[in-house]
Amino acid sequence: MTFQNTKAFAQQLDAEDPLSKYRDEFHFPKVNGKKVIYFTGNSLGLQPKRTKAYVDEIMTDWAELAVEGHFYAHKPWWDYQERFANPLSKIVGAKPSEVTVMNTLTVNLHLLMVSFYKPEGKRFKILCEAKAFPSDQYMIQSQVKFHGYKPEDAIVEIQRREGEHNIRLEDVLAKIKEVGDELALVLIGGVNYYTGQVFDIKTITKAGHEAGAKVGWDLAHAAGNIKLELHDWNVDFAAWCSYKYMNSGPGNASGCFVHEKHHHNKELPRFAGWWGHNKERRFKMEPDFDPANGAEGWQISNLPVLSLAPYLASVEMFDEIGMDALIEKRDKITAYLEFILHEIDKEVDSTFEIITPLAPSERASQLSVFLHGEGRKLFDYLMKNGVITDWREPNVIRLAPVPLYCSYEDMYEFGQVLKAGILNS
Ligand SMILES: Cc1ncc(COP(=O)(O)O)c(C=O)c1O
Ligand SMILES: Nc1ccccc1C(=O)C[C@H](N)C(=O)O
Repeated sequence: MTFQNTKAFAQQLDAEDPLSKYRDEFHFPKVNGKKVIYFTGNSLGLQPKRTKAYVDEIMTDWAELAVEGHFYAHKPWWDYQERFANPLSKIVGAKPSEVTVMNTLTVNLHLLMVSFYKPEGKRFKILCEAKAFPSDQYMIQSQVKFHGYKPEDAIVEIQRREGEHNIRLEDVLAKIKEVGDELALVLIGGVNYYTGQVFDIKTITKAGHEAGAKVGWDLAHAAGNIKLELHDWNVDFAAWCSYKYMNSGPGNASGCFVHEKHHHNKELPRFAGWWGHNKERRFKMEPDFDPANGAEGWQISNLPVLSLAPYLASVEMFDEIGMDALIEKRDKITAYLEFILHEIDKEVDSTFEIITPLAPSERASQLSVFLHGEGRKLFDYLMKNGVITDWREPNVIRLAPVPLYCSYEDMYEFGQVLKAGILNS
């Protein structure tokens, strides 16, 4: 399709967009009385209007039923997480028994490492991407130290080649081969938070297994953003937060995946708690832990239902729409944003560099733009003028045109604000 940098063209794309009605389902912050152009759904998704009712229902049940709410609330609290199994399994490509919701992302990665990072003899190394999100780096460093290793001995980072912004698949595969029988675990972010690069989860997982390692994924920037087939790709484990593309609210609950092939392995160590105990017998208060079947067997504490409520509202919305429709719009609106950036770049004396891979198979809902000619002043101008982006050192703005609530007209308007910002600076 040939795009045009005009308001009328952008409005036409919105008129043809089957998802455009969802925009009204979200609360937008306002600047000068106008809805902002929101590019930070990869950090904190907007609040769906329907979410409040899910939270209110629990507040009301709690007021009226108190402890009885565990069993008699509108959506009883004791098995509240079961409502996630179907919709969430479709979002990440899993069997319903392979997913559950609990805790928060880094906490879940630590807990899953208890089961899946089992260094033994010469097989003790963890392979991850260089410049992973800092929380992942701290998590991995602290895990290897916990097992008595030095991070410099046990952690192998896959580097970018000189002058390149993204990691090549061939370099990941070569590194896996090189580390070979010393490799205990591969753990990478499915979509890199900084560049927006999408990794080939299927191929990397297969290569990790061929080297005899376990393979896990941090899907913070992937869940609700890219097509995932975690079961078929044979991924051992994964975890993600729900507050980015899944719009569940600040710091909210995490989802996790444990492949079916591990569910009945009684040898697998795990940190246990009563919410992971055999469900039929949970309230019998038995002394010995008998894990519930599936990912739920990794649960520990009784559920924070107030924080799960917004997440449930969100997965139900995703279920209504389906990942395929979202991905179709994601690719079109991202391509339109890329087009707008190039148009503005031609019109003004500036040099942006999109550091996100250009191949549609290697990118999703994010374009990271290196501002060679501009700096922080431009970012401040955008924010003051109703364009919410984020800034990452040394000189990158990240733009996530989230398909659920961003419009094509937003992309056009953004181009106009960007142009004015460059001309003013
Ligand atoms: C890739 C990645 N990992 C981990 C985190 C941190 O997650 P949390 O603070 O929810 O543990 C984030 C974002 O905050 C992230 O983008
Ligand atoms: N949870 C947060 C709390 C405060 C500030 C940022 C975050 C983020 O999520 C950052 C995000 N992970 C990122 O890709 O930059």
